[in-house]
Amino acid sequence: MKKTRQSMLTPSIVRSAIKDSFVKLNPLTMMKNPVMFVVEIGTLIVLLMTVFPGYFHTEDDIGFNITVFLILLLTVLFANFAEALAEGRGKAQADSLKKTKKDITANKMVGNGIKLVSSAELRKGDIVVVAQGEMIPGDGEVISGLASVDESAITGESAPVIKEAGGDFSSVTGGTRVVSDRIVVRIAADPGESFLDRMISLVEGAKRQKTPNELALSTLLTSLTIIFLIVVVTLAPMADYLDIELQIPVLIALLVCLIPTTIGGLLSAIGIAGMDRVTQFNVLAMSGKAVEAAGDINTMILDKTGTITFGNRMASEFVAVGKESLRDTAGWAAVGSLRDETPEGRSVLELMKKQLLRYDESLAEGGEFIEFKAETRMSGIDLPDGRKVRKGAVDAVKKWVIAQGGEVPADLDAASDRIAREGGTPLAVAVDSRIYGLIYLKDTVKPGMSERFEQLRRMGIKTIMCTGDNPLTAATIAREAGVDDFIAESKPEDKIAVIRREQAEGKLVAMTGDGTNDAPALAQADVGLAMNSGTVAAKEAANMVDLDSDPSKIIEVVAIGKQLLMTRGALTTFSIANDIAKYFAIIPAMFILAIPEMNALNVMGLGSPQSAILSALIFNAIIIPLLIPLAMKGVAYKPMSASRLLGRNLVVYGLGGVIVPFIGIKLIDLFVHLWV
Ligand SMILES: Nc1ncnc2c1ncn2[C@@H]1O[C@H](COP(=O)(O)OP(=O)(O)OP(=O)(O)O)[C@@H](O)[C@H]1O
Ligand SMILES: [K+]
Ligand SMILES: [Mg+2]
Repeated sequence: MKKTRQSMLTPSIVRSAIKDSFVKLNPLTMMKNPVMFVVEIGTLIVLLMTVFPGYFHTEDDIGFNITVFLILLLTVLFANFAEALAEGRGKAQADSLKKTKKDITANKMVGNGIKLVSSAELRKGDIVVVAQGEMIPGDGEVISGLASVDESAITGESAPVIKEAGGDFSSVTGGTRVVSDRIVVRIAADPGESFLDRMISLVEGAKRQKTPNELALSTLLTSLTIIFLIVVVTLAPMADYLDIELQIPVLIALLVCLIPTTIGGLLSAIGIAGMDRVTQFNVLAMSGKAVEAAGDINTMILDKTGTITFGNRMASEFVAVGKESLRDTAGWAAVGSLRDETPEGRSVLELMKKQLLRYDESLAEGGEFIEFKAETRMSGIDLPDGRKVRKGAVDAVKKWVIAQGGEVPADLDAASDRIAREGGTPLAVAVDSRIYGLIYLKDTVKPGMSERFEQLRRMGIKTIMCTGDNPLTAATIAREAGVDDFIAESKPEDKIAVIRREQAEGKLVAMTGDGTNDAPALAQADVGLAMNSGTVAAKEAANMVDLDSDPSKIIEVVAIGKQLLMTRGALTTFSIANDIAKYFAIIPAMFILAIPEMNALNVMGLGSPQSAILSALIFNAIIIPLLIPLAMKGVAYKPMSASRLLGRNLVVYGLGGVIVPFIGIKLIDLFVHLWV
C-alpha cells in the first residue's frame, strides 16, 4: 500500500507555526484560553512597569522586570506555538486537498443529450457521464456502468478501486478519476457540501469545537486559576500588614507559576494532535467528540464477514443430500447463481469451472433474477417454465421449501452442521419443494484477531459479533476469533436493537458498517465507522469514515481515542504536581528577607531570592516546549484496565511532576545565580 499522506513536520510547517505564535497573541484569540490569557495580562503589566519605571517607582528593578517580562512573553508564545504546530499538519493537508478541488467540466445529461457545465453548477439529483481519464465532478452514486476509479487524491491509496451500479460499491467521490470504462453518476451533494469540502474543513480545523471532555477540563483549570488569583491578590495586603514589601512582578511570577500553565498551554494541541493521528491513520473523524467517545467505548459490535474474517467467502465444495446426485446439486446451484453478482454467487460459478462440471445455462434465459437480500437470506432465479430456484441460509431455504409443501431430507442437518462446525457457511440449494444439497462457502478468520480481542478485553471492552450466518458457524468463528459474545441469524434491525440494549445499560457502543441497511445502526452507535467504499447513506450516518475501508480499524481508532484521553489526563496530573514544586521555590524566596525563619522552607537551597523566582519562572516556561513532542505523539498506550492505568499514571506523571521541577529548578538556579 502506497501512502502519499504527509506525516512529518516539515520546516515550512514549523516556520508558519512560529509566525502564528505571534498572531495568536491577539487578546481576542487568547481569551478562549483563560489560563494563558491571565499570563498574557501579567506580561502586559510587567511590560508597563518596565517601560514606565518612573510612574511605578520601579527604577531599581528594571533588569529583573525586563527578565520577568521576557520569560512571561516566551511562556505565552510557547503555548501558542504548541497549538500552531498541532494545527500545521492539518492546514498543509487542507491546502493539498484544495488543489484537488478545482473547477472541472462535467458532462451533464439534459434530456437525451449532454451539456458541458462547470462542476460548481451541479446540484443534487443531476446526472453526469464520466468517461475514461475524466475526473468525477461531484459526490454521487453510480446508476449505470462499471469503472475502475483512482481515489488516491482522497485516500492516498494508489491502487484503483472498482465502482459499479447497485450494491455497496456504488458511491463515488468528487475529485477522483475514472481510469477505465465509463459510468453514469447521480450527483448526491450540492456545492459546498461535498465529501471533499467536509474533509477540508475537518483537517483545517475550521469546525473545531471544544469537546465536552475538554470543556470540563477547561472549567477545572479556570477555577484553579481564579483560586490562585485570589490567593496571590490577598497576599499583598497581608504582606503590607506585616510590613513586608512585595513587588508586583514577583506576585505575577508567583501567580503564573501556581496556575496550571503547562496543561493550559498544551490542552488544545493535545486535542488537535489526537484528531490528526486519526486522520494520518486514514480515518476521517467528523468531530473530536467522536474520537473521545472512541476512547471511552465499553462495547464493540462487529460483523463477521469481512471484519473478523477475510470475507471472500468462496464456494469450495458441493454436497448432495437425500437421494440427489452431486451433478444435479451443483447444476442447480450454478443456475441459481447465474446472475448473482455477490462474491458468493460468482464463486459458485468459478467452482463449477474448476471442477469441470457442466450445466444447462439456457435454462435461465428469460428468467427473473431474485437478488440476495439480508432480510430473506436467499437468492436465486424464477425460470420461464415456472420453476423457482433458490439458494441461501439453510434455515431460510428449509422454511421456504416447507411452505410449498416440501420435505427436508433427513441428512441435511448433519451435512450442514459439519460445514458450520468447521466455520464454513452452508447454503442450501432448492428447486420448488425439493432440496438438492449444499454449497460449502469457506471463509477464514483474519490472522491475529484473537490477540486483538484479547487486547480489547484487557482494555475492558466487550466485543459482540453480529452475523446473518447460522448459530453453529457463528459459534465456531466466535470461538476461533475469541470474541466475547455473538448473535447469529441477525437481520439489520437486530444490530440496532443490540446497540440500544447496551446503551440502555449506560454503555458507549462502537460499530462498523458499509451498507445502506447499516446506516440506522451507525447513527445510533456512539462511534459509527463507515467504510469509504460503502454507500452514501452509511457514510452520512456515521461519525467516522475509514478511507481504506478496513472495518477492523475500529480497534485502532479506539486505541487512539484512549491515548488522547490518557495524554490529557497525564499532562494535567503532571502540570498540577509541577506547581507544588514551584511553590516551594518561590514562597521562601519572597519572604526570606523579612522572615528569616522562612529559610527552613528553602528546601532547595536556591542561590538568592531573585534567582529562585526567575529559575522557577524559566522552568515553568520551557516545560511547555519540552512537552510538545509528548502532547503531539501521545503517551504510549498499553492495553490494561482503567483502574490500573490510572494508578500507573498517577505514579509516573504525579510523582514525576513533583520531582522533575525540583531538579530542573535547582539546575537552572545554578546558572541564573551567576548573573543575579
Ligand atoms: N449471495 C447469496 N445468495 C444466497 N444466500 C446468501 C448469499 N450471501 C449470503 N447468503 C446467506 O445469507 C446469510 C446472511 O448474509 P449476510 O450478508 O446478511 O450476513 P453474513 O455475511 O453472514 O454476516 P455478516 O453480518 O457477518 O456479514 C449468510 O450467512 C448466508 O447464509
Ligand atoms: K504553572
Ligand atoms: Mg455480510
